[in-house]
Amino acid sequence: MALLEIKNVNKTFTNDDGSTLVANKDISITVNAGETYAIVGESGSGKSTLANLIAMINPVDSGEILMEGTDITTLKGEAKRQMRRNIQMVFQDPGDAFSPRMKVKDIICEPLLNFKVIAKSQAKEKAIELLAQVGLDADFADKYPHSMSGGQRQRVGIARSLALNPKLIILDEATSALDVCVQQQVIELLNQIQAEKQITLLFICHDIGLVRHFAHRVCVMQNAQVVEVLPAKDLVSGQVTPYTQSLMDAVFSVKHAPA
Ligand SMILES: Nc1ncnc2c1ncn2[C@@H]1O[C@H](COP(=O)(O)OP(=O)(O)OP(=O)(O)O)[C@@H](O)[C@H]1O
Repeated sequence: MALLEIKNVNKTFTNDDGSTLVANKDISITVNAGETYAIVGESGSGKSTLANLIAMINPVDSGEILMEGTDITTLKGEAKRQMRRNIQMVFQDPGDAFSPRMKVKDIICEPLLNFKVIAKSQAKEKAIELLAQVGLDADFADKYPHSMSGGQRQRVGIARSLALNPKLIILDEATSALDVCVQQQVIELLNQIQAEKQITLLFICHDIGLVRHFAHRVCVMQNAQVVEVLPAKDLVSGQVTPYTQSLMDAVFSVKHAPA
């Protein structure tokens, strides 16, 4: 069943000099409930622009974004605020996204407090419960983000995104800043969370080699447009479009580069 239907979405930016740049051109994709859906493509292909439209951070120029049938592009006021509960985002470097003066328990519980789901007095207990879901022990609740590793901070970002029990989590290059081992651990965690909670994951990533191992389907973008959508298992050398093949070859050439 479709959770998210994106229909003919367009987004153009106007630069300071008045010139325009088409970042998303006539994008139409469908993401199923409970699916891990990856969006890949070279830098500048429009992935983050699309993520920000879905997360209601930026408005579309035209087109529809249906979340369980509701067009979120037309929502306003309280209806828009309530829809935000269902769509959470995890960014590349949570160190930048978190306030350095907030303790982990406050960072994780901020969405719950904003929506008045819990009282301030319940924050620590709830934070500890969410920390456990991402494999961090209770001691982390009173730490500050700067005293944690990148992988630990990203787990805190994921815990925060889980707090409101969203239907969709958008991860924009969420593992790109992590080293390969930590990246693998975070992806295993995401797989586990998804299996347990049936959350839909939209995984924005430039690394096609990474997503082919854990996404169900992959949407390939180039120059603001969708080139193809295919099951990750069909990312087989020689059986994809030339552009997708070039993304796959770029991964392989780096892996086999001489020391
Ligand atoms: N606020 C903005 N104003 C003007 N141009 C923008 C803005 N945001 C993005 N762009 C441009 O839109 C195009 C698509 O950018 P976007 O960030 O969506 O690409 P991306 O595929 O996510 O790239 P990357 O993998 O490098 O993050 C780029 O040419 C970018 O410079």
